[in-house]
Amino acid sequence: MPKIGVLALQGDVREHVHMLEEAGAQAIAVRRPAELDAVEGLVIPGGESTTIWKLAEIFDLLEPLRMRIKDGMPAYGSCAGMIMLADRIQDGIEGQQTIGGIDMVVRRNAFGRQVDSFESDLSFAGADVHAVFIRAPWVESVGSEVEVLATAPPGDRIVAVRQGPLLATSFHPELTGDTRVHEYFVNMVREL
Ligand SMILES: NC(=O)CC[C@H](N)C(=O)O
Repeated sequence: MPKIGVLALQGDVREHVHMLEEAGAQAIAVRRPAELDAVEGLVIPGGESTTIWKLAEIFDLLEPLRMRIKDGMPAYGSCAGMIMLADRIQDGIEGQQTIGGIDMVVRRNAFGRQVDSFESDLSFAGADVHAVFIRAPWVESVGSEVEVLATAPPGDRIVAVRQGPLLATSFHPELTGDTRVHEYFVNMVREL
């Protein structure tokens, strides 16, 4: 059973732990570098990317996270987690840093304010899924190594991408009871 961490600094950690277990993984909350060392893959949950970034610095996790990603650890970022995996961001707060890894530009809060949160049916890597967006980012542009896995209205915005062992979605599959996105990620970890 693959051992997969959920970065547990802030955000909907418990929901991801539950979905990973449903998808056939052993799930572990990661708050310290030693816990990060012990996992084969990592989920970065939704929440608030500015807070996750600041807490990652305070907990001395930002550099270890960058090193693991550079070494090829599979990671899946949802919403704020997508922002954390982006090499470049737009509409971040001053000085906001990411872990990086995916060659893309992600625009924070792109779909609008909290009241503009919405749900949409879309196709994710060939599967029909119901996607929940909460103050979600979208992907403005991707590099040539990045595969687009899903787009959403308005305007067919890019909302799911994969670059090698890294996966990111603007939406929150952990809130739907549909485990297929987590299964997709668990399979990515198994393949490595
Ligand atoms: N649901 C979410 O993760 C929202 C992301 C949040 N708007 C951010 O910038 O981090």
